[in-house]
Amino acid sequence: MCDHFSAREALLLLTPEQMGRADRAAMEAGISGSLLMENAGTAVAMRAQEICPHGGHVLVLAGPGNNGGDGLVAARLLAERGYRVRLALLGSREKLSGDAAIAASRWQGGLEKLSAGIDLSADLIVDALFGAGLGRPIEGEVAALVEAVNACQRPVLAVDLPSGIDGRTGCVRGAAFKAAKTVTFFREKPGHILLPGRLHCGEIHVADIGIPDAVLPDLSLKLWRNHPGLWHDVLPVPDVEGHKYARGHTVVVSGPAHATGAARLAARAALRAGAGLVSMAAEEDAIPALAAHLTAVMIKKVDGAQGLAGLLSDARLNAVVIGPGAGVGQATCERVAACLQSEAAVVLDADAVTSFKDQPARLFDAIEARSAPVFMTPHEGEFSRLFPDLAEHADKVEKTRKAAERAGAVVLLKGADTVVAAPDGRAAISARDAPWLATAGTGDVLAGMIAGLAAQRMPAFDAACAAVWMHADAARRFGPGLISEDLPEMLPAVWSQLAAERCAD
Ligand SMILES: NC(=O)C1=CN([C@@H]2O[C@H](COP(=O)(O)OP(=O)(O)OC[C@H]3O[C@@H](n4cnc5c(N)ncnc54)[C@H](OP(=O)(O)O)[C@@H]3O)[C@@H](O)[C@H]2O)[C@@H](O)CC1
Ligand SMILES: [K+]
Repeated sequence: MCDHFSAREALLLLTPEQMGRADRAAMEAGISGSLLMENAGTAVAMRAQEICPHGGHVLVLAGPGNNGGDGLVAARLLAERGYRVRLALLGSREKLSGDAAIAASRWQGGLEKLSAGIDLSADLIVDALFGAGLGRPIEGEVAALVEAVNACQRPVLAVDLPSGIDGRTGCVRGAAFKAAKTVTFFREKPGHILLPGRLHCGEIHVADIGIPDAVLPDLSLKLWRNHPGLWHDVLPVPDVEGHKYARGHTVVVSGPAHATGAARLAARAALRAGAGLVSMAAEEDAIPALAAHLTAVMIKKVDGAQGLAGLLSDARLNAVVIGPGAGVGQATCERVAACLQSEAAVVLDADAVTSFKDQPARLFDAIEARSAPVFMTPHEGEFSRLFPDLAEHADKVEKTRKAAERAGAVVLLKGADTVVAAPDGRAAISARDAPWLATAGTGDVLAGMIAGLAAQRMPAFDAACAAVWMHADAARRFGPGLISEDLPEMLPAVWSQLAAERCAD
């Protein structure tokens, strides 16, 4: 098995502010800023050579800070290696300071003044305008240049971040380059993964510029890219001698007779996620529809919230999903309360979240009173109903963290960049493009998968991250034409691959 600690460390994400602290810590450890910049520029030049034919024409757009300094180093190295390099600088050479001024002093070529009208005919454009230091929206002449570059169809190689992308939030500030490749340093930044930033980065390369990993512990980082390396070693693996009871028992609360399908999707997903047993808790009127469709999933008749509480008083039933098809209203609130009184892990999805829109404190108090984990899986609309004051927050990681802390639950804020946050501040961002997931019922499947993993006693934050990743992986494996019923059927292939990687570690 691989070194779990180092796998997790490799997936850490640093905000620009944390990256600045990492730079400073490296310098305090004796690595000069100038050497870091030289290494950064070397990495940029190497990627430029991959894109641009030898001897080709490279245009470097350099900004007034250290991002521009990286561009100056790359320009020098490319020129030394036989490329025809033009360099356009924003601001004056005299105003460059520190390491960037040193890099400029080593540049022997000419300097053009950067303007919206500069000649863009080049085989490659290197964007070294702004990186971690982007402090305000890009406007005026520079914004016009960004638009002209994006329209000119030449490949762009971004240094650290495509200029205009906020490294912390992934938001576009004014205007932003659309890069074919981005070279960043030491670790990825949240803005590389969050949308729309991810769509501006192209292929991302992380270069080692000599910052030692030893600087990481002092930064108290709690944000990762969601990837198997984060949770691989706590994925449940069936024991050769194990029996189904050892793999946990998930309960899915069914909707009424006319709305049982969503709960069935969740139930099948829980089974495929590995729960040893799955039961459907249903009111009498829903049982005929469920019985006509279910095979491995058992049906337990319950009568109202009290009946549900009675069923869940059996501690062997250790994970429960409520929300899919539940309906919005007081009856759902009562059933959620019954779930929360149990000792099971509880997944609150869809209507189970929305039903508390007028009384979120009631939900949070009930969660606070229990020790077993609670998961919430809102999309942006559901999130804004439960956390209206956080909804407009531009930083998706921060708002999910705040919601998780307030609710005392693991919150999954769904989207093409799903953020999972735990009440203790840990968070992970998913970067799996799976556009086929935008179809009815996929959220019900995700809720069931989380409960299936939680039933197997996977730690809560890891279970949520793993479910999100596996869900997207299943969608990508199926591809076009996917409907939600297909997702559970793809999970055996997802499991096989994860198991093979585990063996290979
Ligand atoms: N030693 C290190 O630390 C290492 C750092 N490295 C590299 O340094 C980069 C960070 O460098 P940085 O901190 O100098 O910031 P950077 O991104 O160059 O921008 C700041 C400048 O831009 C200006 N400016 C900002 N926004 C603007 C706007 N909208 N429109 C117009 N102007 C704007 C801002 O002006 P001001 O706000 O001061 O007026 C300031 O002059 C990092 O991304 C990486 O590439 C690597 O070499 C490794 C070692
Ligand atoms: K840049």
